[in-house]
Amino acid sequence: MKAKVRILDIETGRFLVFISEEDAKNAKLHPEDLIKVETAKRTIYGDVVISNMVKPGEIGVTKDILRAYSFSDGELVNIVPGGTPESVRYIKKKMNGQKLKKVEIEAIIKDIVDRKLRDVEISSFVTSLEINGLDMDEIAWLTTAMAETGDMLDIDRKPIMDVHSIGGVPGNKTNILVVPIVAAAGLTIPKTSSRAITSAAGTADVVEVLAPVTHSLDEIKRIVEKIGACLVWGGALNLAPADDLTIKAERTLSIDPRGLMLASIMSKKYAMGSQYVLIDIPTGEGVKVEKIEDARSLAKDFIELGKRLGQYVETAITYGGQPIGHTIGPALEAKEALETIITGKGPGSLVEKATGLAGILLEMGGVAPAGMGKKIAREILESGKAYEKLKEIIAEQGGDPNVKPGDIPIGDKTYTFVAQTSGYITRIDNRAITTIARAAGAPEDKGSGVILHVKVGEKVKEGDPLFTIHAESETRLDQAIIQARRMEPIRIEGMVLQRIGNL
Ligand SMILES: O=P(O)(O)OC[C@H]1O[C@H](OP(=O)(O)O)[C@H](O)[C@@H]1O
Ligand SMILES: Nc1ccnc(=O)[nH]1
Repeated sequence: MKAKVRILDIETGRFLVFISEEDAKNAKLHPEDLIKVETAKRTIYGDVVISNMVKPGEIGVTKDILRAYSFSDGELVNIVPGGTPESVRYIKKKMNGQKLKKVEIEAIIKDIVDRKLRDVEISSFVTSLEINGLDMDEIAWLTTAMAETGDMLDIDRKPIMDVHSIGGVPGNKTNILVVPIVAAAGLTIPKTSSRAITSAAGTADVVEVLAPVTHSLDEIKRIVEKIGACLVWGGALNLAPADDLTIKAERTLSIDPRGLMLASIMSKKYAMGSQYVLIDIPTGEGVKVEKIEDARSLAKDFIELGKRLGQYVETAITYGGQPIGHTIGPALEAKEALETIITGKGPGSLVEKATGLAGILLEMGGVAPAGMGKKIAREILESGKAYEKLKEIIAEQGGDPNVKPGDIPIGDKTYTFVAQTSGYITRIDNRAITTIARAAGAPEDKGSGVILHVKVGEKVKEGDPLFTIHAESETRLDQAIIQARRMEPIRIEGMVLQRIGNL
């Protein structure tokens, strides 16, 4: 059926095609059906929305579609029902616990990228991976399929280093320090990050407080070849484009299936042309990989996957038993990271982890002797060279290189929880802290989150402040307080843990 395109000032994060009731009836199209829109130059798929916002003979396309395909208003197109993609059958194979073939995985990823699979089918695919998993063959096929359906970057500065955390630990602002330290040592490190998946702030969300993170591949190539580094959002690029769509499903479900996580991370590293990759695997109570033996197994899989992709991978299993540093939430974390890189001093967990990871990368890149990397990394941090490099990154990405921690706006609606008893801090519940920070509005409300006034092992007296919730609205603050009261994220215990007698 022929139709004229009408551009709609609507943005939904999905590819929606609006069609009138009359045309829908004639074309036997129903809400949420897949529709194919064909022109001489391109074919796009979208989800049907039936609405008399458009007249018979017209289709309405949203701004999401326009960003990917430059339709012009009034352009004549041909529309046909999109039917059900073959890849839905492959998703059901995985739901049934069967191993997928390479071509079947490639079909699923291509249909995700072509928007032939809708949110419900993508969520089903992600859920099936959470339940039934992937073996190493499937993970490798998934990784290359995700990378090869997008663009690849060729940076003319070798060797190319990279670092990536599997995430899961609140306050993990570490790589905002690692990248400038490594680049200040003269190595090349084009860092891409995702936005929050299970946390209250992904690295891209935090960096965005300091500088734009949405850049084209050409722009990234220019920046990295000029200053040796970047800190950008992977989802803004056409790098492994299926990744951001599956991450959307993961974020909604707050899950990160093991096989998909391996492919999500390594597909982006592969697309960036990274040759030496360090993977941070936080382990401990309340993170994605709670047991050390599972962390070691995941480490081996990252190394094996790297070998299959021609990349040299090392892994660092890091402490994830409580949040990193004292802040959780984009602006609060940006503030803490900036304070630490300016002064060269900061929370032990943040400085130790950042210099430890950076030290490994310096040794991997051949600019530090074995065993000396962490010491050299700390010298780079304390000397101010890391800060100078971060300022270059911020400036090249379009931010204000002279931004100071005090310039960063944080939520002014606050509530502080205090100790109800004296004793020692024996536990800070990672998942509870993340839930509270997200209830307060993070990561979407950049100024929202949590400031921890205590860490595990510290002694407190009754009435001492434990943590402060920041929010940008009273409503969000109230929701966060309710969650905090329900979850009690911080446990205080005396040395007498339990008295047992007269059993
Ligand atoms: O903690 P959650 O949200 O599950 O994982 C997502 C975070 O983990 C990775 O961190 P980095 O970019 O290596 O610093 C991602 O890029 C993202 O920032
Ligand atoms: N699943 C993922 C976890 C962390 N980082 C990513 O890019 N993807």
